[in-house]
Amino acid sequence: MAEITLKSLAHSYLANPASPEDYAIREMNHVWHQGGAYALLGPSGCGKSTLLNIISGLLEPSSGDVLFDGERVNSLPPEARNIAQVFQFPVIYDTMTVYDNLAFPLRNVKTPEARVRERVMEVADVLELTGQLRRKAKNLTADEKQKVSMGRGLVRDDVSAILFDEPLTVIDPQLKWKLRRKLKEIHQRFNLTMVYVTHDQLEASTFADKIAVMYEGQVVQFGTPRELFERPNHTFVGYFIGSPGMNFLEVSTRDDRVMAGETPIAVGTRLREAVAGARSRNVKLGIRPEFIEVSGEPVEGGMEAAVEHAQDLGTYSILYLRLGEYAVKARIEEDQDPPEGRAYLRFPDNHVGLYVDEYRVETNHE
Ligand SMILES: Nc1ncnc2c1ncn2[C@@H]1O[C@H](COP(=O)(O)OP(=O)(O)OP(=O)(O)O)[C@@H](O)[C@H]1O
Repeated sequence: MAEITLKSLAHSYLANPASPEDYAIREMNHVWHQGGAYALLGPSGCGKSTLLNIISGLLEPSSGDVLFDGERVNSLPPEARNIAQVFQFPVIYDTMTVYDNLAFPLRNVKTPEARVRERVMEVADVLELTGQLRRKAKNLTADEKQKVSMGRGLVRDDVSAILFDEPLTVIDPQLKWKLRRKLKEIHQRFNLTMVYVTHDQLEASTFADKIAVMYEGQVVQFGTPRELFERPNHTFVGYFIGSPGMNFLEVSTRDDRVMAGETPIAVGTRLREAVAGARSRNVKLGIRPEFIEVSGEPVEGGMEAAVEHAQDLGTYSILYLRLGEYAVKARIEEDQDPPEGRAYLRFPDNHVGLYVDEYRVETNHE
């Protein structure tokens, strides 16, 4: 297994890229450490598959370097890079048995048969394929085929990394959960470097210790699921992580007050000074629905909002509110009755993030 470094990496599918929008990967620096369980999370089209294909060697980057343990591998073909890749749809040989399919990557590199057997049995055991080993792959269900495909990715223990490109898309939802846990177990047992691509935050956080969130060809944050939740580094991470995502209000200062349009926003002095001192017109305050304090009665420092709708989700409710011109969502727990008509909101300063030009700016109160 190797440490994978991406150095000043950029890629455009166009012959003569002119602007940042022409790049599927905008210049980035990133390190995947040896032995890590990582997720690459982002919406469709943000560049996830492009990045994986650059790492595995299926695609040569327009500029920058890919280093494995410090060695530049840009010009090495995929087979020389020792990367295992598992795709969205099963890549298996239908006419071979499950055993032979799993053995294939090992036999390909001339592994002794005794070792082949050992590894195939081990991987089949983890993926619960032992009972299927003698069956021809063409007779398997779609789920089973994808398990075999994953097994083929996992069977070699000498690879630099295993890259998973949305491997559970075709899998039945109930089995999905189980397989994600399995992958995590395999990671711990075999000490592999794994990069798991997905657009699903739940999938990313159940599998990975650290998540790289991609947006418009860039990794905008690389952190633990908790860090992404508590301190989103970029407004996109705030929107994308959490359910519902973070609330953002465009703000400015007027007469020594923080205003979202025509609505004063009650925040502490430091945050107000930071908003006033921001050198941009693109200034936002972000607060997660979980951290808004909601009261049915007027409270000191409470901002009056209209309650538009309450969505009961069993153990909690999501309140859809209107604060001046802004739609705001707040989460309240089951022990609190959702207010009707009017609500009074407080934004605790330690849970409010300041975003200038979409990136988080630290203020002293934090
Ligand atoms: N072969 C290609 N030729 C030209 N443009 C491409 C090619 N492959 C991808 N792109 C473009 O590059 C950008 C990134 O695509 P990519 O497939 O890497 O994103 P993704 O995050 O993996 O999306 P998805 O989850 O939909 O697969 C998109 O704008 C896409 O249209």
